[in-house]
Amino acid sequence: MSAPALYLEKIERSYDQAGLPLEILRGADFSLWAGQSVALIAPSGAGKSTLLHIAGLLEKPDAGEVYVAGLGTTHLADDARTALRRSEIGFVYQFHHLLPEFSALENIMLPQMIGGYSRREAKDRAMQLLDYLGLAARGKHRPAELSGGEQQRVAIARAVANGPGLLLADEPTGNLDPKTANHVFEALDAIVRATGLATLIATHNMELAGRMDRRVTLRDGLLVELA
Ligand SMILES: Nc1ncnc2c1ncn2[C@@H]1O[C@H](COP(=O)(O)OP(=O)(O)OP(=O)(O)O)[C@@H](O)[C@H]1O
Repeated sequence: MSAPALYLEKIERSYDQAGLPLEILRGADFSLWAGQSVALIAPSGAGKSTLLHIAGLLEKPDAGEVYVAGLGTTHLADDARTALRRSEIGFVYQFHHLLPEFSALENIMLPQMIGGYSRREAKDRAMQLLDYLGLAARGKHRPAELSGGEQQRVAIARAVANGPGLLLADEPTGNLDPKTANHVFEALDAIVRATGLATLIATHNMELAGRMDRRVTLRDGLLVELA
């Protein structure tokens, strides 16, 4: 049997706050398989972003191991971690973080070209994704010329353009009105279903969380499954 897309084993992380250790994660375990979508629901300050940064290889845990596509990562050299992150992990944030001076199409092409795809391949894939997300006519537009929901759909396309196995999203609809949030969530869900990605999404939106395969929360620094 193949490995989970993401496996967190006894993750510990604390921060120094005013000279005192603030323990955020205290041995959190979690596994996420290809094709699964999981909502991470927890109060502000519980450690959702910390967990996503660790799962996304942006931050190292103090103890424990992060396996991405079956590969242990904490002892990898920095360049190997970066390469694994670029090929295996896509990120979507609350704010789109698109590059303002580039068009929607170029924003989706860039990570692919950094990942070694030719300009032609990157453009074809970017156009396919835009088409899939109902944005075929908006490829030449810069982020400032797009609505909030369109910007976020472009950010989703960019996150999956390199064909990662794992998609991590931190409040991807947190900045949108309910109707637009629903539209963006449906785009995300359609891409996830079409590609068989494993997805972990931190969200406060209980209605969207209810449509995902599993729901987890952070309790006393551990990940706990919700009904
Ligand atoms: N670099 C840091 N240095 C010190 N404390 C930090 C640091 N990063 C996060 N924290 C603290 O760790 C705790 C968890 O933060 P985190 O951002 O992971 O929570 P969150 O659940 O994502 O919250 P929110 O829903 O408000 O985004 C908070 O108390 C925060 O102040």
